[in-house]
Amino acid sequence: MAESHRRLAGRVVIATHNAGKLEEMRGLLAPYGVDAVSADDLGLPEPEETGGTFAENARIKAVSAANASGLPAFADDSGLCVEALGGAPGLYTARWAGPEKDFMAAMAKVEEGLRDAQATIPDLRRAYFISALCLAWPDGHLEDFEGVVEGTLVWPPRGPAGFGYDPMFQPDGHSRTFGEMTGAEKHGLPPLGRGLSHRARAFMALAEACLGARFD
Ligand SMILES: O=c1nc[nH]c2c1ncn2[C@H]1C[C@H](O)[C@@H](COP(=O)(O)OP(=O)(O)OP(=O)(O)O)O1
Ligand SMILES: [Mg+2]
Repeated sequence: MAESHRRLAGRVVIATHNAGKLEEMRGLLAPYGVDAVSADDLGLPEPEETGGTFAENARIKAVSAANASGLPAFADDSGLCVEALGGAPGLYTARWAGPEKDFMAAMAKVEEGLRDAQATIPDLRRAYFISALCLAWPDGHLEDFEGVVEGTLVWPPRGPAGFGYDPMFQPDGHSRTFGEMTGAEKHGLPPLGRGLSHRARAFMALAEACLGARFD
């Protein structure tokens, strides 16, 4: 049997350089009384994401931050996977926005791809977000979690909230995009819901394993 889950307490590094993601991860951790510091607060470098999977990239980021800080570190690697685009942008979701991090341009690129695919694909606008979370300790202990949310891509994008591709993504069962939801609605944690966003769903598994949470 695998080593049992390890309880997270005290200080933890949120190993991201994305402000939108950082805010979400701070919010998710807030109820658990851990002292969360960001990679930017500690001046940690941004490692190259050379992994071939979301889980590998999450590990690279978490292990890099744990080793550099001597603290447990929590990283997310995530992306938007579009069925009609053969799973793209997928692992390259951040890179589609370019060095300028122009997500309006990145969303337009997705939409153009859908227009090109139109004739052949029945479920043209289906997509999902995936989040791989890794919690890494300086002694090498690792915990991995994953969450997915399925939905539909809308055009034009709607809503000022969130970050990245949020204004284009309408989760199944909802009439608003993530860009039209508050942070709490996008998380959809109990008692509001059963977990909605990919990141919230992955985090719920982490919270049950490592933070003593119970979601029944
Ligand atoms: O909930 C989300 N709502 C909208 N867009 C999202 C979401 N979750 C991931 N995404 C997009 C943003 C980024 O372009 C890419 C993840 O790339 P990813 O490398 O994991 O993050 P990142 O480079 O922005 O920050 P960092 O690596 O420092 O954590 O997927
Ligand atoms: Mg990244």
